[in-house]
Amino acid sequence: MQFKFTKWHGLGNDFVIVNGFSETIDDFQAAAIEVCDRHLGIGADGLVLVLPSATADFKMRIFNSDGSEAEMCGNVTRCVARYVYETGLTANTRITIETEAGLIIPELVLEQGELKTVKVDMGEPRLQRKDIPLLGAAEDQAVNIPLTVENERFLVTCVSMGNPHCVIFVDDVDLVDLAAIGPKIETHELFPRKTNVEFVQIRDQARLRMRVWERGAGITLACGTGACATLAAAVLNSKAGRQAVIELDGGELFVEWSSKDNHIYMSGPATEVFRGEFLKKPARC
Ligand SMILES: N[C@H](CCC[C@H](N)C(=O)O)C(=O)O
Repeated sequence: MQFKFTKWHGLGNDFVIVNGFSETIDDFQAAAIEVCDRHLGIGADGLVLVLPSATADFKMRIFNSDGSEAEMCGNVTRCVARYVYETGLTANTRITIETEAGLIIPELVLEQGELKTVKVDMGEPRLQRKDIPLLGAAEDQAVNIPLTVENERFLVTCVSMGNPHCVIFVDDVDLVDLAAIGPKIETHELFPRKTNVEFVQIRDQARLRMRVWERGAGITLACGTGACATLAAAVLNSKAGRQAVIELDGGELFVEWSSKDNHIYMSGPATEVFRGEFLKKPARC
């Protein structure tokens, strides 16, 4: 398995990006596990393939560090948008990307030729009652669903951005033992596809603090789809307005839920760290 790659991150949520137009990977799942290993591989939260698409400018496939494939990833979408523009794969600053979550549209916001931010049309939030059978939950709600994990009871709001999110509001996110409770909620029977888990503290109507346990990756410094699900859940619970700064461990994202087209727009940075060639060879002995 040998291929060129480039290493990017969005607020510390880091990815190995591979140009599928020129590089070949036979087994994406195995490659993701090997590449993401922070001791034996490159080290990342995920592996992302940029591929041709028959319906959009590009297609993106996202694999978590445990090898599972995700429908969508917000932070890496901003990185892919910069990557395809800066490597000349496109001259467009508004780019359409085909994903398992549907068509996602990042836009490079330039001012006097300088990149100011990357703004992504993340599509519409879906209340998960339509996406997955919520066991025991009232059909007409995805808000305030009771969830019990080892005798601890939570009220959760389930929102999908194409990938599943379970949002829980607390008074102080720093008091949550995320490493302990995150995997238990991720794999709870309520979520047949497993779920990403966000704990959210309301600072005010326009500023939310969020920490995340990601499906297939564990605690990450930021989660773009999670930030969008956080805003949607806060609006649905009358805890925030339709625009807010989401404060993550790795930095801040600006998220807005448009009342015009019902789409969620996420804006934030994308950073390239280094480029290289992955040379993993089968063990000789
Ligand atoms: N772990 C996620 C995929 C990555 C999402 C996150 N890194 C983002 O920025 O949206 C899942 O399995 O749904």
